[in-house]
Amino acid sequence: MEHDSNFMKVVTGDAGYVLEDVPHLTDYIPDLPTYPNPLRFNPAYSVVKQYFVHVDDTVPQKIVVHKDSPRGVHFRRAGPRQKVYFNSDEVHACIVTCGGLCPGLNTVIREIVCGLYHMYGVNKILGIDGGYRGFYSKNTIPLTPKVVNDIHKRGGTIIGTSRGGHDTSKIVDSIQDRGINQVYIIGGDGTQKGAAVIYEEVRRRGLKVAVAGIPKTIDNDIPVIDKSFGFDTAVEEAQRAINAAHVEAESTENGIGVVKLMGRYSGKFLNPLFGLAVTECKFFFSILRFTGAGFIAMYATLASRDVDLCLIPESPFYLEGEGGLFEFVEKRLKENGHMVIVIAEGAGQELLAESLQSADQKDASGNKLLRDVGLWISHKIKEHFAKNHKMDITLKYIDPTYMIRAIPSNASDNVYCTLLAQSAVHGAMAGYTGFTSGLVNGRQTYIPFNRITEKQNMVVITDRMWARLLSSTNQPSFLGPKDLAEAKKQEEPPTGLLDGENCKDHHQPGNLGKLPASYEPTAN
Ligand SMILES: Nc1ncnc2c1ncn2[C@@H]1O[C@H](COP(=O)(O)OP(=O)(O)O)[C@@H](O)[C@H]1O
Ligand SMILES: O=P(O)(O)OC[C@H]1O[C@](O)(COP(=O)(O)O)[C@@H](O)[C@@H]1O
Ligand SMILES: [Mg+2]
Repeated sequence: MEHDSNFMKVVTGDAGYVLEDVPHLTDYIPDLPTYPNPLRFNPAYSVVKQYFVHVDDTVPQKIVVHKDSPRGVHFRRAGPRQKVYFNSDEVHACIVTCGGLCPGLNTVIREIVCGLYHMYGVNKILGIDGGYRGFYSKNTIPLTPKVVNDIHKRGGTIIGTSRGGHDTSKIVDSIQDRGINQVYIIGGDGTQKGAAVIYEEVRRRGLKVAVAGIPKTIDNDIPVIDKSFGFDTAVEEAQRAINAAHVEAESTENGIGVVKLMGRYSGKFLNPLFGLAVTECKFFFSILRFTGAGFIAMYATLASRDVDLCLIPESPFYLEGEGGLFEFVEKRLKENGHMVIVIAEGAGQELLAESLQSADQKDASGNKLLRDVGLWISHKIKEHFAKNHKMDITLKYIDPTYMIRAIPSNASDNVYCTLLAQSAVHGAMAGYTGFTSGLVNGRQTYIPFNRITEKQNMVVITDRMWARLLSSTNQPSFLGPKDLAEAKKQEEPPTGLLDGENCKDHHQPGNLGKLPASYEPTAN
């Protein structure tokens, strides 16, 4: 059977039930021996009523449904299985972290090591030093429960991280040469794409190597999953910066506090809405619009109540003229005497491109480097008020971005990281591969890589969550009724299936990429 990144392993059932399953080692290595799960003797598990997950347990992607709507897409439920495909002594695991930092990385590392050791008796675990390139250019770091005992209290990643350096054949050579048979890959959208390619190469070579991803992204831009770990921590830490901006702003006459938060564009696409916004708003910028992930800015604003204006990449805005940003700032200052603006780093990049006209630059992973929108908007606001002699303003700009991602994770993220890590371990031990461990509607699941990598999560501005923010800040949406009608059309799900409230992923059955003519579920 042909396998490539478009390949989907799909099981269909009654009433429109679809299981988007994850690959299993037995898909390409027949007759693998199985072993009873050592957890059956573990006192923690043997008291649990149904301590092994039922082979047919799956989790629906959409939980808001109509009486007659099809049952829709499901993912395999994560957790320990009755049979495992690795003997404890045989396991040689490795862990790698890639991409930008995110609170909780160390917790995930700790829980993979402790989970493998305490639940499955595995003691050969290596840390790959400094991201993907560490597979072939650095020595490995031996990881034991003792080594990782306290690391969840520290920010960053004890095994290091990097961008770029993804050389598939060198990485898989290194996996093969070292005799590694379980690979745990922690990282964001780019990392999961890299993991998918590693899985494909491992499979092409017919190796008994389970490849498991754990999604990391402070920007919350990974689709399907409820949210990414570290996100709560980031939103909480952002409150400190917003508070400071508020204190500074309200202590002076016409004080403005500007806070830049992380949340970058996640690619480019031709947005019909943007075309419309151009006509409606009577100014011009490129018709190529950046998509974005303004989740931290949106949630930090909703949490704070001190924010007057939140700007995210998904929602275009403009500065001059009627209904523009300057007009709103002036109005708010007249009403309240001060204001706080939160801006996501990917917001307004097209406006900056227009005014700065600098060349596009990319980082080692191919991500577009952003210009500092916080500095830019601060400068523009100051310039506007100085030029027009309208008001004397005092503006303070705070950029807490690296402080937000370099801290250890909070309590709820620590719990989340533990579940993700343990789920990944159970999945790999059970012989699943080519999957990302993720929370879907509050349940731990295994999601095929291609569902994670095919698109990026973004704030849907026609969704109720953005409306809640607009009502909370009472800021303008910078869109006319025609723009909104167009945006609604654009976001309409292609089938009758309903999206949940904070809908973000419009993948539907019938849109599944390449499907095998018939699919037999794996026997395990
Ligand atoms: N399309 C891709 N195929 C293979 N590897 C990729 C791809 N995109 C990114 N990577 C690799 O994944 C790693 C992390 O990617 P990056 O975009 O920096 O961070 P993140 O995973 O957090 O999005 C890098 O080592 C990069 O080379
Ligand atoms: O300066 P760096 O390390 O390239 O990081 C900047 C980027 O990293 C992030 O914090 C996280 O991005 P990734 O999850 O894609 O690595 C972004 O919000 C930000 O744009
Ligand atoms: Mg990324």
